[in-house]
Amino acid sequence: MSRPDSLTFPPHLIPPLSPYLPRPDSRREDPSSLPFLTLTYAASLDSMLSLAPGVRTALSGPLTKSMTHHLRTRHSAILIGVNTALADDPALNSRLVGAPLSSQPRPVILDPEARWDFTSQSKVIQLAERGEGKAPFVVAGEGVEVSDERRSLLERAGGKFLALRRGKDGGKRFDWGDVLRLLKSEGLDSVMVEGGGEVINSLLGKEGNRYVDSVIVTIAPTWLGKGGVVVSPERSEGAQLRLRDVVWQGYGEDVVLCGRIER
Ligand SMILES: NC(=O)c1ccc[n+]([C@@H]2O[C@H](COP(=O)([O-])OP(=O)(O)OC[C@H]3O[C@@H](n4cnc5c(N)ncnc54)[C@H](O)[C@@H]3O)[C@@H](O)[C@H]2O)c1
Ligand SMILES: Nc1nc(=O)c(N)c(NC[C@H](O)[C@H](O)[C@H](O)COP(=O)(O)O)[nH]1
Repeated sequence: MSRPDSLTFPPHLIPPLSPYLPRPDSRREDPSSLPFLTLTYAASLDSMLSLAPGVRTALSGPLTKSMTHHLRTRHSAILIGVNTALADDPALNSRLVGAPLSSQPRPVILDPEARWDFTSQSKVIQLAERGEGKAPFVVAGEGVEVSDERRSLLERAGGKFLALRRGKDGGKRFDWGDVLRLLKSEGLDSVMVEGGGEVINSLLGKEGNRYVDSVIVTIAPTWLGKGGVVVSPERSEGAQLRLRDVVWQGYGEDVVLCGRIER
């Protein structure tokens, strides 16, 4: 029997997305390559991800929601920042009908200060225990203390804490190159970055955007208004950040924009 929230993605929508997605096994042979990185999120007409920090806000319609769940099966990892984990109690699996565990992405939470307060009741842990998704890898700052209890809760579900040196900005963020090398060393060859705002803006910034292989954005026909979490990266001197190889497609009332960063 299918689960109550199981989704289907119409097969005719797959070919137009494929040029923007990692090819299976394409990077596996080359140990020096970094994982393929797809940046994907849903935004309002005023480039907002949510009504306010810490508030989960549904933007995608049924078709773009099913697209996101298709994208999840096409990547080996799905990455979010800790504020999104705190705000959303996310599932981070694919709810496509019949998606086997082998096609589920590995959730990765960037959590430099180990702030994510997951419990055995957290959705992502419960799904992992039921075999409906993989347990998360939590990337915490090197030397940050994590209790044995939390560590073993995560490990029992099949996940783990990974320690990573923190970046130069007072230790609040990781460097994207370090994150991607760490994921590669864990056998993860492709990653979709879903958010939230800080993660997306830093990835689109000067240091981060060189690692982005493709961008897939859902735009929903609504304005969330001032005060929301906005996608608007720091400006790099002298250069506007732009997409090339751009394709727009109507998905019901939403639009999906695919492209690659112009270098
Ligand atoms: N519409 C969407 O597609 C979408 C997607 C994801 C999240 N959201 C929403 O976004 C909001 C959360 O966004 P946010 O901006 O508050 O936080 P966020 O989820 O981007 O988390 C930010 C935190 O991640 C950590 N981090 C580690 N390395 C980092 C790096 N290199 N760059 C940036 N952060 C790094 C830091 O601790 C930082 O404070 C929530 O309301 C959530 O519902 C919406
Ligand atoms: N595509 C998309 N459309 C939306 O309308 C919306 N709100 C998100 N939000 C993404 C989301 O905030 C995080 O990536 C999660 O936290 C994943 O959570 P789920 O696995 O869906 O529970 N994403």
